[in-house]
Amino acid sequence: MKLTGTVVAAYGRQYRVELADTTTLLCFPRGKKSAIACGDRVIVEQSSANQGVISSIEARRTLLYRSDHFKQKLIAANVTQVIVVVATEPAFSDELITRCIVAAESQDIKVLIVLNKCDLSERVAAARAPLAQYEKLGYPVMMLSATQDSALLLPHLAGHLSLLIGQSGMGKSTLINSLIPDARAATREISEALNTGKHTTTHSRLYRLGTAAALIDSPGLTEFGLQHLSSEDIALAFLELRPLLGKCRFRNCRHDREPHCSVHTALGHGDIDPRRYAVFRSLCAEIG
Ligand SMILES: Nc1nc2c(ncn2[C@@H]2O[C@H](COP(=O)(O)OP(=O)(O)OP(=O)(O)O)[C@@H](O)[C@H]2O)c(=O)[nH]1
Ligand SMILES: [Zn+2]
Repeated sequence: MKLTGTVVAAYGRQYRVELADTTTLLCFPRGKKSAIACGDRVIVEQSSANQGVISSIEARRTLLYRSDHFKQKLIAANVTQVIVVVATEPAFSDELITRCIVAAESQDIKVLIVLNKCDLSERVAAARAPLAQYEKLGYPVMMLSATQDSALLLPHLAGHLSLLIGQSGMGKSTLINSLIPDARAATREISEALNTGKHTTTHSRLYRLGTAAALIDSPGLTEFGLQHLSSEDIALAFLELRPLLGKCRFRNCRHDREPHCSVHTALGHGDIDPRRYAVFRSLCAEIG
């Protein structure tokens, strides 16, 4: 029997697929190579009461992945909102935030930045300051405390499949556990299946919040390679560069050291944040 379902967990070569009636099957892909992500809509052939084989993947609305010279790693499929989670402590990387935003923009996905652990009030001002540059670009920044007022996030989740992404220790899992009562059990299931015995998030997991919202928790990021993007993709993913593109003297301007570069002029006028420009250059340099 062929069924349609959603991949709610991807670990090892096994996938947990949720069917329309909310039951789940442990599934394996047909064939050796598989590139299936949490959030994928798949066709499953049920092979026993609780197992199945994934025969195909439906067209994706969006696909987020990391890539470097050696490999690609799928993060999530069909996400409509990326929630970048940072915290008042430990310190977070500005560059990683921009990389998350670039990944989202390259797929036309909405971005929300959450500053967590705002209960640590003496740290809020210092943590908030570097976020002003994103707010200025139009990205909303929400302040909350996963341990005290996580429900503030609920109105932003309605109607979306949201991906929580960020460095380890920012509080993504705490946020999920506070919003979704049975999340702990699901995390345990993955670590038991993989025998890791760890409590940190090792694999992405999709959780439903009622019928109109869902959240994907993802493992803590230490780096975010975006080698699959072209230099045009990268430039377009920087909102502040968009109006300048095509206005440089050279049509193939790399906005590096070329004369009469509109990006350099804007940088000189203070219209572009130099930290964002530095990330732009490092993304371009990585793809060569
Ligand atoms: N004070 C305070 N501590 C928090 C808050 N949210 C999370 N923490 C703590 O921060 C630490 C890290 O939280 P996690 O939820 O494990 O972080 P994570 O982002 O899921 O980390 P990974 O699973 O490694 O990606 C834990 O000790 C939490 O108790 C908060 O709102 N306030
Ligand atoms: Zn230029």
